Amino acid sequence: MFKIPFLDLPPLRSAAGTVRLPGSKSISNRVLLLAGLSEGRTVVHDLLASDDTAVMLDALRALGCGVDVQAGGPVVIDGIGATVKVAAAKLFLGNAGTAMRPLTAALAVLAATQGGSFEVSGVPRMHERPIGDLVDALRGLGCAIDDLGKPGYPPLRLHGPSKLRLSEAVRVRGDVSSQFLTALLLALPLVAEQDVRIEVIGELISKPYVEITLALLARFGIQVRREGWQAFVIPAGSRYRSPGEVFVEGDASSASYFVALGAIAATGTPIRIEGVGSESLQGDVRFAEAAIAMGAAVTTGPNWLEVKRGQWPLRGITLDCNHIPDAAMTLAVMALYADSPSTLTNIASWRVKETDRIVAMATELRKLGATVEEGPDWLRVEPLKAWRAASIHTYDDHRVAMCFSLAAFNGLVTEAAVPVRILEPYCVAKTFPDYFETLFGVVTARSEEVPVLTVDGPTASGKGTLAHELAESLGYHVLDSGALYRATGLAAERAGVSFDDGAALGRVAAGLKLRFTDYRVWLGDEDVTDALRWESTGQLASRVATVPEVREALRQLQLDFRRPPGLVADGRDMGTAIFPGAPLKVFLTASSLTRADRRHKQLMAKGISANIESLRDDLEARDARDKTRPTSPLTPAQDARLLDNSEQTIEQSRDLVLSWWAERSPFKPMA
Ligand SMILES: O=C(O)C1=C[C@@H](OP(=O)(O)O)[C@@H](O)[C@H](O)C1
Ligand SMILES: C=C(OP(=O)(O)O)C(=O)O
Repeated sequence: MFKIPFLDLPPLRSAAGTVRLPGSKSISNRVLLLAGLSEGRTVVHDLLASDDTAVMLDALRALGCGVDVQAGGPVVIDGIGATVKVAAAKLFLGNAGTAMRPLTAALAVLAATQGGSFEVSGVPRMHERPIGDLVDALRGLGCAIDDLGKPGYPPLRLHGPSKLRLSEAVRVRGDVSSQFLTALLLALPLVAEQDVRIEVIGELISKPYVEITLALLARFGIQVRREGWQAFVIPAGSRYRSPGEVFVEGDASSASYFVALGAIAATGTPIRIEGVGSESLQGDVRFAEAAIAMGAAVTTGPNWLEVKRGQWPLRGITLDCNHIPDAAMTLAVMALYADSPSTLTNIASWRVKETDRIVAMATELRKLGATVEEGPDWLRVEPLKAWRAASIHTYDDHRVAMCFSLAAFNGLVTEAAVPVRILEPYCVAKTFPDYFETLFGVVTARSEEVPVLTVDGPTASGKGTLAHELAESLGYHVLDSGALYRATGLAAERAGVSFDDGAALGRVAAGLKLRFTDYRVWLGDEDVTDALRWESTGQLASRVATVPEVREALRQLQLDFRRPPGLVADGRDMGTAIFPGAPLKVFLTASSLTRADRRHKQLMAKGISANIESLRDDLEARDARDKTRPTSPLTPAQDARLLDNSEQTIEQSRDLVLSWWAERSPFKPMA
């Protein structure tokens, strides 16, 4: 996940490849609650790991359920059955509607029948998201609920015992959120000694989510009888029975970004999306129909979708989006690439979600230059030709962040392609923590449009540390070019390649599977960080570095590191030879005394004794050699900015370079 204040997306040009979706949020949180309320054990495979499921897991733990989250494996839940195990708890439910609404109902009826006191709260926005219709329905049933803040909104206290009037129908409004009906459907089996009837007042919205609820209730042994969308009856004697094992399908709302991606940018090979398909439980798979109406070419299997560009530009559409409220946001960004305006209707619920999504979408689309009209429950977006580089506010709304990433393809409809800045990109953690990493795995950009920041300088100047700090701040990849020579030497020796065979060494260099992450270097699946620093590896490196085939192969490899969203390249000739067009080149130096002192401390930390004076002499001799060597002498690029960090902390150097980077950015400073 990108835990940084902003993420700049360079102009993106094409997409191809396979995406494996994270688990469905709606299914994950329902399954967790149902498993928690069942007796016995449920093994949940492919559960979504995100903020919304984390708060549900925490709540289950606090209520006395057994929760075993196995790294990379299933999540095992030991349920409490319909029995209150912990009589008082305070549950923080973040901004997860799928936790807040169902837990409110379940704890209200459990407290009523068995006693207890439970408080539910969330982030400030959750305290602005309505829950009054559900509270009214529960109070009508006889539950005791205190408003701890503004009436009609969380936080709430649910307490008991109190007498439930189960012989009367429980009446609930369905036109603000379907989650209120879902919450009652999930809670009332806990107290159904007799048939319990739920009646829906007003037109129910977001109906497919109630279908998910009914299907999962059936999996846990509850057969709800229904009269269309008007009334639902939980049969007397209903009791949760764990199916033992549940597989969570991929998230269909998360799929929408990749369906759109295919429609916009997959001109050759399709984007293959694994985890949802024609047999999905989730209504949001019908987003594919909307995408087809806009021109996408979609093929489906039971558990996958493949999407390519069909008609281009896309076709504008007018669509009632009530059945796909979440995925419909993606259509608003696709509309920028259409041949005529698009109108999304019946989306009033957008106003009470993670943010007022009608306002958010209209505001941010306009920042890109789009003409947008908005009404109480609709949005009209015109195609965009003259795009502006915009900083997109995300309002702590994962879907705003994800759907605006698609704006980075503007270069497909305009000559003057612009980058897109996504503010607070980490808000995707609500449902898709690795969204941007997944996106970068299937998109390509023109190399020259991917930003590169070079950091060159002499040995022990701290350029490796600075490069990592910069890369971390910007969410960019990092290239430690020195490590490439060392890794080539290491790999060649391990493969038993003769150091006299230039062609073979070149092949080793060309085939290196090297990655730099979190200050570690990986060769294939092996962490070679320490091995690269061995003295013996250094000697191998200096031997391969003189081989022309190796230099050529590594040149290509270094260029290949220039991938979205951007690159910080550290070395000796990054700004002069490898990336001469880089928009910012830093030449980092420090006095020989400072560098000798740093090296001394490093060696001491490793328990190796050394003498500062002789270290300094060595460094000065090496500087002289580096500057005068015939191939790639160490000199600053003409347009490099010089930075002597002798008197600076690493944070100071980092912030200074970031301020230089900001000067050349097309984005205005953050407000
Ligand atoms: O029940 C669910 O899992 C959901 C229902 C929908 O909410 P509304 O019914 O409030 O539209 C949807 O927007 C939300 O993301 C998940
Ligand atoms: C509306 C959403 O979430 P919630 O489950 O919190 O309602 C959403 O994920 O788009």
